[in-house]
Amino acid sequence: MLLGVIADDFTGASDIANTIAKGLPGQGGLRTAQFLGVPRKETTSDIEAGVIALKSRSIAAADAVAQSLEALHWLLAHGCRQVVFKYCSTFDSTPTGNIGPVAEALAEALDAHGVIACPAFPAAGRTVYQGHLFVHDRLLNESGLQNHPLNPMTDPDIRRWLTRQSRYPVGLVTWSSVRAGPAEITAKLRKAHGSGQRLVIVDALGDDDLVAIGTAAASAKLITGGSGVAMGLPANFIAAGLARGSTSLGIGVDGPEAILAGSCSGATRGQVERHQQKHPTLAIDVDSVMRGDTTASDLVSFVLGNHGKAPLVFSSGSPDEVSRLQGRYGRDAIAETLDALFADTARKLVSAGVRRLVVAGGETSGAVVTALDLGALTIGPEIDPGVPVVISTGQAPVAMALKSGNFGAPDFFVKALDRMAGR
Ligand SMILES: Nc1ncnc2c1ncn2[C@@H]1O[C@H](COP(=O)(O)OP(=O)(O)OP(=O)(O)O)[C@@H](O)[C@H]1O
Ligand SMILES: O=C(O)[C@@H](O)C(=O)CO
Repeated sequence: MLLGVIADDFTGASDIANTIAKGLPGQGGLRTAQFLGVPRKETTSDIEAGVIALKSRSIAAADAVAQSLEALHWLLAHGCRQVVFKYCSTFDSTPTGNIGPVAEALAEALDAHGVIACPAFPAAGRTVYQGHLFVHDRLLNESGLQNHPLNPMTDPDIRRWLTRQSRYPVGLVTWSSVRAGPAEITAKLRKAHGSGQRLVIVDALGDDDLVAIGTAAASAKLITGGSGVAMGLPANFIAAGLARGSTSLGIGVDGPEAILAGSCSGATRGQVERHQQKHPTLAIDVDSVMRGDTTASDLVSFVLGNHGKAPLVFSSGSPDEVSRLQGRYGRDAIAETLDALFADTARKLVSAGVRRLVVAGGETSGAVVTALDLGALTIGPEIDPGVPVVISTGQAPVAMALKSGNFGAPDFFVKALDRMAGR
């Protein structure tokens, strides 16, 4: 393995696995596998990039550090020369969150300095300018992310946000230096290191900026950011003669289907609304779930009774609905109960023969995929920016789309099921 990734959630892991497997147009990417947690079994040796999906985004910093270091040691033991710590392109974390602690712990373990921190993902509308994060034309804290159920993002100045989570001062490489090219970026990162800054926010407005940042990072031991930061990395390995550049597999997994949405983001709610117009949908009554009256068996009966019609089950609610429920039951109690409900539902569905599964939401995907225990996933074709089809190996492969809350076009759900079937 050449390149290793530690991703703090499962949708984020398939997002960056997609970027690495795709590489740059005309060049191809690296042969990539996504692992669900630190692999316990040996993996095949023809993998060039390994992406370890953790479910660490919203857990205590000390636990996230411990899990990330374990992942790091596994990647290093499997030959990785470079490691990426992947977090959300909207920098999802709280002021006491774990992006800073994990990045600093990895940097210390690798003796890395002047470490890039760049969440930009322009294809999904996330850009960073003067250390401020934008989602399309809005600052982060006005983009809807201020209402996130677990990590409300209330400050668009991510240097300030990261500083709250970090032990060392946080630096900034501004867009003018990024525009000046890889040599200037490297010089600025060195300068930041010289002034005692360990993590350095790097501005990026477009894919060409990310490719320049990737080129500048050719010999970096550690890079941190969203999936965009990996855009230019496969090309470094190809240029060094270590990889040849490969293209992702076509696939065709047909069979019963289900869509499970636990994300309350604006994009997911839009996709749910669109889907409701033509397909059977079941809105989960969260009060009833909390009372124990609605269970996974109810959801499973609905899905299996609507086989062939792209049935959708969702808990996605508006910000008002989410705050009402959180006020009544507590944020963590709801998240735990719903995650367990989706996990149990997915397990029962796959046992009943479901082979195509779309899951919306990072936490929700983490719960589902952990419950399914499918082993390593291969990366198939891209559905929409940041979301590939992923396929389990073995005799009865399951094709999945693990959709980040805010990703995907309004018709994502149907498109994802079609791509899985090779249509
Ligand atoms: N109606 C609801 N009220 C309160 N919380 C909810 C509701 N529906 C889902 N949740 C919880 O909100 C969280 C949504 O997080 P999740 O990561 O799945 O989606 P997301 O944040 O939109 O996606 P991403 O992390 O990919 O950006 C989950 O923990 C889920 O259990
Ligand atoms: O970077 C992103 O926005 C996504 O890959 C993600 O991490 C959402 O959970």
